[in-house]
Amino acid sequence: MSSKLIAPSVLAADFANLQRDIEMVNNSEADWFHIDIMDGVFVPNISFGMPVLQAIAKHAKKTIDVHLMIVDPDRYIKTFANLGSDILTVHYEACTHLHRTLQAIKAEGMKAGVALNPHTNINVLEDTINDIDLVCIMSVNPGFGGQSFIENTYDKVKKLKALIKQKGASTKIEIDGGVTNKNAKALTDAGADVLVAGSYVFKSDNQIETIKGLKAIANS
Ligand SMILES: O=C(CO)[C@H](O)[C@H](O)COP(=O)(O)O
Repeated sequence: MSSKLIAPSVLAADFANLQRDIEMVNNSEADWFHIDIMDGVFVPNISFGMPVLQAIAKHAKKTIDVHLMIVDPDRYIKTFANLGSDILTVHYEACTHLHRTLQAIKAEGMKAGVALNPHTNINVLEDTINDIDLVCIMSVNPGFGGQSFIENTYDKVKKLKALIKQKGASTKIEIDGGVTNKNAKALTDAGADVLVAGSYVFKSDNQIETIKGLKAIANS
């Protein structure tokens, strides 16, 4: 069984000390950087944009996993590839032609991800799952860090895992929102491969140890 991955969400970092926090992730057991881009339209918040991602990418030594919470993401696929994104995740709810969007992401040399809001059923991915490298199941409503984990996420993970198996796909399952040491094991037991953790990591007193502990629990 492949190792479960931890992706600290930079949304919860100290933006006045961003380089310090990026170096912390570089020096930790974390696997990916999770970067949330919000446009104030698809979600009721604006996070940060291209110049900040460019600054992060300059220092990041691990996979850069970009989560676009924006309308009409096709407009920016090339831009995010040029900025150094390794994985580009778009929202199912924000795409009119999801299959075309996935092809466009791959054509730029990135892995293609699809995020699902809490209200969106796994079934909507039945016809595209073999084209998707990563499904990001939102375990909070997107837009803000620090929210409470939605409990029916476990059922969604199991349902998605079954779909991936049934279709013979190699898609990874990522969970985003409210992840802590309390739910990590149940999530990976249900089939999650990647745990995004923002507040739990960056608001802790010893971030390196928190990441190490979360990774150990996820892989226990
Ligand atoms: O996508 C997000 C918000 O839309 C964040 O990545 C997510 O909320 C992680 O933050 P936290 O671990 O604090 O819940």
